[in-house]
Parts: sequence; C-alpha cells; structure tokens
Amino acid sequence: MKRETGLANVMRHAPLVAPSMLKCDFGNLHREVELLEAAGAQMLHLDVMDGHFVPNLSYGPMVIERLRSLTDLTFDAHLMISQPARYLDEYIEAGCDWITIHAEAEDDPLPLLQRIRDAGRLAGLAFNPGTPVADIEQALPACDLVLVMSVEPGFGGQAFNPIALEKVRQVRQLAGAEQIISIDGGIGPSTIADSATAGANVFVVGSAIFDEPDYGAAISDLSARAQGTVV
Ligand SMILES: O=C(CO)[C@@H](O)[C@H](O)COP(=O)(O)O
Repeated sequence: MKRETGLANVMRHAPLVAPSMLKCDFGNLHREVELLEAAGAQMLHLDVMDGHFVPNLSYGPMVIERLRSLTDLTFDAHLMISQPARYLDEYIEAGCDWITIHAEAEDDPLPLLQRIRDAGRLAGLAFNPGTPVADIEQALPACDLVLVMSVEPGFGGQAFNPIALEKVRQVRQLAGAEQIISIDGGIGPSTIADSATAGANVFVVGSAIFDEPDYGAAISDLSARAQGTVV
C-alpha cells in the first residue's frame, strides 16, 4: 500500500479519528499497529514528549523509525518538546508525515514551519488551552494543520476543557474551510460531536479507543458521531 501523505489524499477521509499512541501498549507496539490498521485507522498520532516542555516522557525518532517500518499509515507527529528546531530533522528522517510543533516552544515558529514544508511534510502548529488564538494568528498561512489542545499537554485520560471549542471556532473562521484543524485531549463519545460542530476535522483520541476492548467499534462509533450520524 502506498503511503497517503498528501493533504488532499488524507483529508478525503475526513473527519478523521487519529489514535493517540500515548495510550497504547508500549510493550507490544507491533500488535497495536496491526490492531489499529484492522480497526480502520487512517493515521497514527505520535505523542512525542521530552520531560521538559511537558512533565512526561514518551518516545523519540528511533521508536518512530521502527514503527515506520511496520506500517504505511500516515504519521501525525506532535512534538511536545523544547527546542524543536534542534531535533526536527530527526523526525523528518524517521518518516513523520505531519509534524506539529508547539507555539509555546518557539518565539517565531515561521522558519520551522517552512522547514517542515520544504521537507515535503505537512506543517502543524499546536497551542495550549492558556494560549490565545491571537498568538498563532500570524502563523496561520504557514500552517497546513492547527492543533487545538483541549487539555494541558503531557498526559492522556484528562477531562476535556470546553475552552477549546471557542478556539476551534475562531481558527476555523480565520483559516477557512480547507484548513486541517485537529483537537486533542479528552475527545470521546460525549465531546467529539461538539468538537466537529465547532469546526474540527481531525480528532486525536487516546483513552476512548485504547480503553475499549474493540478498537474498530470505538473508531466507527467516534467517526459516526463526528459526522453527525449518531445523536
Ligand atoms: O497529547 C496528548 C496529551 O498530551 C493527547 O494526545 C492525549 O494522549 C490524548 O489522550 P486522551 O485525552 O484521549 O486520553
């Protein structure tokens, strides 16, 4: 199967549910990837944490490179790290397709977003619940993807912060209908429909998939709710 890395190809499947590989079984990543492929996942959301920008550690480019050899799913890397400019090339070389940096980690994200685009990857900018949309507005033309955090980054299983809904609405208004807007944190059956109505089209989901016995049923149910076919 050819990797569907291009914006148009991947977003053909929107709204998309992106399983957050922070909540998976790290002791059996190969099996988790197989289960997610069988469950119909189009992409994997890779939560990269450095124990500095966020108070948690996950994995880095070496693990991602190994995952890359296991699957052609789109890799949506969310770099929750300080100094992303220093490490960016490693994530490009590891095979990440979408690469998102944090607004709070870079005084001027524009050169880095451009580097991501120049490498032929989709460039994303994430921002935390406490960061106003005004802080990222200037960077929007350089973003293929905006990731709105609906929890403080660092851990899965936190409660959804509804402040994110207004931010998604504002970004949608500013960036237009074609923009990928991803929402991340506390997304599940009770929050995904409101997030979709606000304007998100990619939904990062950890607990509501990995805490379920049947990943396929969970992803189907969430996708249906995002499409408004479940009330
Ligand atoms: O990036 C993060 C947390 O920092 C998220 O991707 C969470 O890992 C999503 O997990 P749930 O909130 O869905 O359990």
